[in-house]
Amino acid sequence: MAYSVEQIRAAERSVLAQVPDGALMAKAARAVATRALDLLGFGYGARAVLLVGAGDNGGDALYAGADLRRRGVSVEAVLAVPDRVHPAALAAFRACGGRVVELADVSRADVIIDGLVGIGASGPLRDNLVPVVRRAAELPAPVLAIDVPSGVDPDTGAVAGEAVHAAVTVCPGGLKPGLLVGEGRVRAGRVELVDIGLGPALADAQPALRRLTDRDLATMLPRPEPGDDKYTRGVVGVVAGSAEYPGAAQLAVGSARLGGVGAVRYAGYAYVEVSRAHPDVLVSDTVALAGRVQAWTIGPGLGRDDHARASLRAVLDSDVPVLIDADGLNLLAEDGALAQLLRERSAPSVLTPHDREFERLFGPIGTDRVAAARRAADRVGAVVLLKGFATVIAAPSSGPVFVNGTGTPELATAGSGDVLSGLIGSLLAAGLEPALAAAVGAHLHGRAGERAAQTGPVTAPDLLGELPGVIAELR
Ligand SMILES: NC(=O)C1=CN([C@@H]2O[C@H](COP(=O)(O)OP(=O)(O)OC[C@H]3O[C@@H](n4cnc5c(N)ncnc54)[C@H](OP(=O)(O)O)[C@@H]3O)[C@@H](O)[C@H]2O)[C@@H](O)CC1
Ligand SMILES: Nc1ncnc2c1ncn2[C@@H]1O[C@H](COP(=O)(O)OP(=O)(O)O)[C@@H](O)[C@H]1O
Ligand SMILES: [K+]
Repeated sequence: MAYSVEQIRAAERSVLAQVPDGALMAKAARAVATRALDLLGFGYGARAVLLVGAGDNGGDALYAGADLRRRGVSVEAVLAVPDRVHPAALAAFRACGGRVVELADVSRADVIIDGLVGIGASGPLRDNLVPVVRRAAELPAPVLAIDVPSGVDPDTGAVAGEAVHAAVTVCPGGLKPGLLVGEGRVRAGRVELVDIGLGPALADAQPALRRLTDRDLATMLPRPEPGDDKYTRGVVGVVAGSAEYPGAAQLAVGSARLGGVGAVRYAGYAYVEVSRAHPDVLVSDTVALAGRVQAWTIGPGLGRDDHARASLRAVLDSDVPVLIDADGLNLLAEDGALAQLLRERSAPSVLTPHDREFERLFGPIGTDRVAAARRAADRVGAVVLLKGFATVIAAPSSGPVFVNGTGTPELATAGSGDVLSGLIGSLLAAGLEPALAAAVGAHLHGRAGERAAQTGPVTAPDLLGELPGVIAELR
């Protein structure tokens, strides 16, 4: 779960009223010092450099520096705004033998602690901090960011200008959305949440972003019950592939078979190839002849000819959940009547665009990917899954927003999205609520990518090979 800066501030206020002055900061600073020691691997003889800003983020850094001093680390602090420094933290740091140095005098560091700005940041990093961030980037030492890497917008993950590139971000109190999504996800490195006692105060807040865990999936993944037959488990229909792209059909059908349904029906021109690859699949060439399903996946490799258009119309006309991907999305972008059909649907729809498909349908994404997905979901009344390094899933009408926490850049490979769309269609047919089906599908897809990447470069068929193992492990 990630909470907005506003929510964190409110929780902080309510807890601060009940604990002694400085208690939260002390907990945060101790966690930073401990994590810095882990990174160093040793205390005596090591050198830490603190980048200290004007607010409490800088205060955290100085208190952590004092803690490190007590554990034998040599610590230097660069005061980026010398006339505005947390006074008590600076005094504590100096009392432990910490030294204040000029930026130009920093020559060696084994770890750099970024306390320039935290959740008090607004807008791009100001000019006075830019040289500090640049110098830090020149040093070979790993950077430990406190709360957020300075320069990353804590609420959106946007980076407009210079920003710290952290190896680890230690985040006291609650995760901020900007660490999980967009450029912020890249800049944050490994994110570690530190409990400083804000939990009870956040318990009633609606998280700004949810991220599923492996444990969540254990209870959500469909599994056959003793009384089930293949139809009660759900049947998914897949409309994908074409004479030009039969492989997309094989991939989408391949993953649809694994998402918990009892059967897959395929409707399209690649039925010979699909039958050959997956003999258990019931095939036909048109949606009308396919038979009854509990959800459709349409789009991968479909093409945009009249047959594709008619298939999309038929599927949108149905009263079951529909997942639309790839050429299905391109058809929606170029055909107003189909887009109108989508908006008028009463059964749920899920769209799974990558950036270019998204922008063709909805215009520029900008730097706030969560806001962009939310707006799009509201505009068409569908769940929108915006793919990427941190895939975002937004439900319409202020429903939940998920961010996916699994995966690897190795997933940026042809056909990878086809596997995702078949899988989510299958989860829809097996009865998962639409936003959850999308989030669960993205989580599984990411784990399959991670497993495949362990043994070499990843191709889309590898994902099909890994999915049964991933699912078995999780449920
Ligand atoms: N939440 C919690 O429970 C706890 C929070 N804790 C810690 O407190 C941190 C929040 O501290 P905070 O409120 O003092 O703000 P902080 O991030 O230090 O920045 C303020 C300074 O930055 C400046 N500034 C603003 N924008 C800027 C920009 N773009 N570029 C450059 N500068 C910019 C701004 O200038 P001003 O606008 O005032 O002129 C002001 O001087 C939080 O992240 C966590 O580390 C923990 O100690 C324990 C409990
Ligand atoms: N840099 C990346 N890091 C992690 N995952 C990525 C990255 N780039 C793409 N992906 C994932 O790979 C998949 C690619 O899908 P898509 O672009 O539709 O591929 P294709 O059209 O070739 O099937 C998506 O699930 C996306 O989230
Ligand atoms: K910081």
